[in-house]
Amino acid sequence: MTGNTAAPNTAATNTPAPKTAASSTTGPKAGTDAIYKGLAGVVVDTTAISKVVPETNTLTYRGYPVPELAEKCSMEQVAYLLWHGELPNDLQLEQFSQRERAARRLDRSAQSVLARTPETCHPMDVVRTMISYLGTEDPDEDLSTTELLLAKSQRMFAVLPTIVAADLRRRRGLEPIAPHHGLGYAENFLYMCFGEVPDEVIVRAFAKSMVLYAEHSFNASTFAARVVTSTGSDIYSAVTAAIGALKGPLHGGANEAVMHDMIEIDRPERARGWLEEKLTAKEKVMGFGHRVYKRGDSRVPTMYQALREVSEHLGETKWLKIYAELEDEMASRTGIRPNLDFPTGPAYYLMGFDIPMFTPLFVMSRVTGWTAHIIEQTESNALIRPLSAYSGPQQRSVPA
Ligand SMILES: CC(=O)SCCNC(=O)CCNC(=O)[C@H](O)C(C)(C)COP(=O)(O)OP(=O)(O)OC[C@H]1O[C@@H](n2cnc3c(N)ncnc32)[C@H](O)[C@@H]1OP(=O)(O)O
Ligand SMILES: O=C([O-])CC(=O)C(=O)O
Repeated sequence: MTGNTAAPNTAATNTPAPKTAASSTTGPKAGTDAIYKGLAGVVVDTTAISKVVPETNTLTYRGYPVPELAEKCSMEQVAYLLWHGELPNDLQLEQFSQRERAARRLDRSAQSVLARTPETCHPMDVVRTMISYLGTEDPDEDLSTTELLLAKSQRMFAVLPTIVAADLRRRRGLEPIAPHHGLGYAENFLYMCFGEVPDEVIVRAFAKSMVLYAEHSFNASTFAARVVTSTGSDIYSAVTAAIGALKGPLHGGANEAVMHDMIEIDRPERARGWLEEKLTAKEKVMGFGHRVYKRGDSRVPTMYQALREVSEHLGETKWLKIYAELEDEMASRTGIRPNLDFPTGPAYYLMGFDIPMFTPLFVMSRVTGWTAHIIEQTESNALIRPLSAYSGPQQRSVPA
């Protein structure tokens, strides 16, 4: 199935009643005048990569339940699964890991581009710029066989941690640390950030967050990547667009906003009053709500458990208490549940990351899902180009 049908797809479950175009004379042709603002409830295409079932609170990658993957698999295994459709056997994992480790280094020209990005800009602007720059270095930029797309995907996956860690360190006035080829993906990244591999509890919690963030069907950033891919553009352009979409606070940027809010609240006993003020002012509470899940995000229990383990390990339970107060009060006042960004915000903070680095951590993981979708879109492409209902002035003449 492709997304180029004239009328909205009616295969969607829970499809909301469409709005209709304001004027039948200026609006679109009969049969095309339904408006699904924000594409809410619209099924645009099929995907074999992941399945979100809000009714049962289930999320699977290629058929595997994500909480199980987060418990039992490394990020390398999950990346392989998303790209190849199957978990790797021992030999495949060994070969995949070797290629990942070999591609971690940032070459000198890329290092100098990174160094020239202003430290005053948001770190998401740095990763966006760096992915765009990597495209300029790739002689096969415009070639899109599945084999080449997989190689480019793996390159971005391998090098993004090096970029994010170098950016984190320079903002702290520290020299970058070169990748450690003896360490796996999660350990190596934490080592490049902090100069040592932290305790096992921290490594496990971080690795789980990477698995949980990796993929989530047609979310806004993945859809942005698919739109760019659908025009026949290159993978770096598509990932650059996806990074731009993820930056927004209604999407990936929420994990940073959550931590800013928790710091503002500061004490658990202030949380309920703070929330009341937000709701009275009709402001969105960051880290709550979801376009698809209406009864809670399937990934939250796993990430909450990781947050809990990190909090108890470090003996710092203040954020956990603020979390509980907000979750409880929000549920009783609105029925709206936390999304994945709610537990990851304080978890990343406790792990020692600076708040503006939180969404780049999301990029490091989601690049696997984005590129799996870019490959899927390329293999079964249809230009993504919806219709609009015109609502401007009637046709008129330019004054003489
Ligand atoms: C990894 C991720 O990207 S997960 C999402 C991260 N984003 C956030 O946490 C930002 C905060 N949340 C939100 O803004 C929203 O819940 C979204 C954008 C994620 C989903 O929104 P939508 O599906 O478009 O639902 P919409 O925003 O229309 O909300 C429906 C109703 O619930 C309310 N609502 C939804 N989320 C929230 C929230 N976080 N705080 C307060 N009210 C909320 C809306 O105000 C709206 O109420 P109304 O019908 O009285 O106007
Ligand atoms: O699915 C969405 O709309 C947002 C989300 O949770 C994600 O991208 O992980």
